[in-house]
Amino acid sequence: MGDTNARKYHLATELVYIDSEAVKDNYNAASVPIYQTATFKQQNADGSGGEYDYSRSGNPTRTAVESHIAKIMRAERAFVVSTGMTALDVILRLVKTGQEIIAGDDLYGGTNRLLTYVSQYSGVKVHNVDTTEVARVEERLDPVKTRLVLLESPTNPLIKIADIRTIADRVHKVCPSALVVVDNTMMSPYLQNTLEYGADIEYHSGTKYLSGHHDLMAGVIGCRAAQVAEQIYFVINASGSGLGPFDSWLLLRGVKTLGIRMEKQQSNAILVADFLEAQGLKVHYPGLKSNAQYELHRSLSSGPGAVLSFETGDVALSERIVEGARLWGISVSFGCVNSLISMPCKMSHASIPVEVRKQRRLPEDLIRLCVGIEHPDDLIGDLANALGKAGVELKGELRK
Ligand SMILES: Cc1ncc(COP(=O)(O)O)c(C=O)c1O
Ligand SMILES: N[C@@H](CCSC[C@H](N)C(=O)O)C(=O)O
Repeated sequence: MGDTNARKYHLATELVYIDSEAVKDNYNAASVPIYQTATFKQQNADGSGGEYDYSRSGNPTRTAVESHIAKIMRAERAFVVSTGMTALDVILRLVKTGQEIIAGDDLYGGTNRLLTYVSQYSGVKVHNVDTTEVARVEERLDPVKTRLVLLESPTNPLIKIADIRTIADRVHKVCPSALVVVDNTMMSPYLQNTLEYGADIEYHSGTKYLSGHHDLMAGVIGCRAAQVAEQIYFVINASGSGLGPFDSWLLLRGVKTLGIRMEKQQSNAILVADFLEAQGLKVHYPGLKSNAQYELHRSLSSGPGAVLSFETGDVALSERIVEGARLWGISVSFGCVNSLISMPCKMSHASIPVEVRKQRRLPEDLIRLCVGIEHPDDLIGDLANALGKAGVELKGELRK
């Protein structure tokens, strides 16, 4: 990691402070301009004399958000692409036929879908293991074949934690040419910096916390080493997966408020998790002291985030709860200022075949909550109302 990425200020300050060197604007515009252009004029007949030539290869608005996010992620270099899935797709281009991937067994449904596709059509073997146990990852390491170890931590939707530090250390010792890749979407770079724990690549769905308002799709890839970054840039330029100027601008605007959004969403989520646990429900959230991974997660992050899930023991009951909520929108995705409720097995993870969901013990009745910035009393009140209407007997007194 270059010294250029060392933090000068507190993270909350770094988020809003855009380095004026990032974009050389003739008019000192206070907001980074949107360079809505496909091509750039050159000075010489050999095509030289311009910093940019074509927006697939590079665009000043995209450069501004990339250098800003690299600083936040403590990455040597960061890239922004069209979606979170594109970020993974770009990374997967570094894996060749005959090589192997070790990935979690609790993963976002779309990630599972892409990995399944790759394993079926590219001659790349994918081992899905429980990444909460370092030994399960170690068992699958092959010094020659392992190319990627892909961790989601926390996982979507069971919010399970991987010991990223220990896994990265073991992988690098046993497989010097393997890359440790972490999908850090659930935490955002505000709460967890995995490149500091030895991850080679950290990626995000920028559609979530980084943008924060569900008004754009984006993906982010941060690299720890320049050589890996070169390979990633090659794929992005060659395949044309870079983020467009307007979405780059929206993403940059969103990142500035990441800190205050995350603080509020997280403090709301802690209250919501406490409320649900007090109802006797099985709650998955590393912010609860009862969670077996509470200490591990604290050692890796500065907070538990704002996504949690819980089980009711009955699919029909879960459906009634979800449909009974008013403030909580029934929707996929998370990381937005609005609170959302969903049933992963029927929505975000429906693409995982039911027999695979069973085998991986993904509960069909699971409800996932993505907590927003509303007043916590309203959120808990609405949830209590939905639970009560669905037939759950409420315990304890609701805060006024
Ligand atoms: C953990 C995680 N990673 C990646 C993605 C993919 O992101 P996108 O929807 O921006 O392609 C999602 C959700 O879509 C996700 O939940
Ligand atoms: N129909 C979509 C579902 C997207 S789910 C988005 C998000 N990652 C979540 O976990 O809610 C698809 O098939 O990809």
